[in-house]
Amino acid sequence: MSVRLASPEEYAKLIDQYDTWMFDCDGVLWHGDRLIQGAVEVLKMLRDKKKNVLFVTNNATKSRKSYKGKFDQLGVEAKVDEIYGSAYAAAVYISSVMKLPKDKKVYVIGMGGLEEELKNEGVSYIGGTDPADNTLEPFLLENFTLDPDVAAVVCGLDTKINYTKLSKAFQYLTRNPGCQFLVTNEDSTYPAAHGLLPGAGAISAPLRYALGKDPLSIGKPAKTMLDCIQAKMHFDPKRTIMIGDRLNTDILFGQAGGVSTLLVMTGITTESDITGPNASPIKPDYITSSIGDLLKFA
Ligand SMILES: O=C(O)[C@H](O)[C@H](O)COP(=O)(O)O
Ligand SMILES: [Mg+2]
Repeated sequence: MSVRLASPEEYAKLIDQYDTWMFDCDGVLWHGDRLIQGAVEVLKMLRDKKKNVLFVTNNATKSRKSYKGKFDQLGVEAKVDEIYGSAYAAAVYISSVMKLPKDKKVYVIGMGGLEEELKNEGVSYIGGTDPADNTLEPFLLENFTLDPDVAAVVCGLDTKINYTKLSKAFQYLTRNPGCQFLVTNEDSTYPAAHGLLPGAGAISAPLRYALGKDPLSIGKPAKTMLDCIQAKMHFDPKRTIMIGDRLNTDILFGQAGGVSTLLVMTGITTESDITGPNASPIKPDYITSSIGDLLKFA
């Protein structure tokens, strides 16, 4: 049963109980470029209490470095090696788990952040922000030349998705033997500044439907993200808490990693998702309205 936090004593006890605090970003710290009230103060409070603070986001549009730029711009203290995004996790997976041979490459549906992380990991790629792929011109199969070295397609949130990208990815996944279908994450929607928008899961959905098969998803709730974090730093799962706004990514991710979970109601999850006849079977350890509530401990 989830504990709905309310009293100062409950917040104080929660803060004392955990040394490592993993924060989801969209819907927890911010909506687009709009900070959620209390986010800066809570992170400062936790750092002043010598807590470890990490950021674990499924948003693959930015690299860890460009996320650091966003944090700086918003006045949120963050170091690059505290930031774990699904673009980074995907690049690490392709280079270190799949061990993509150096003479092979991936076809990218995604944005600059994903390309940057692939480059950082020494993974060759085509597609992505290539102007030839970012076109609304009709895709003419007779003019398309298959690159035999494409051994995987990786698909992330791409706000410039189009028929050419989907068609090229489909060719590689159906005509290059053994070509792997990877997605950075499968969030159906994401909470932008002015409301909900289709998420990465909605970008890869046409390919899943056309192929009749599911991809390997690397972001939350998959363990890959946690493996990336554990490869870089030690933390005690029993004294670690994951704060998220989405039950089927953030909370499941925490539960799979054996860490505690705190759901905030400032993003995707609504009251009917957690109570009543249609409530989700995914139950966070704790629930609070917003990250700012953590300041109530005093
Ligand atoms: O891909 C998406 O839909 C969004 O980028 C994703 O929902 C945001 O990720 P979060 O910071 O909430 O993990
Ligand atoms: Mg979120």
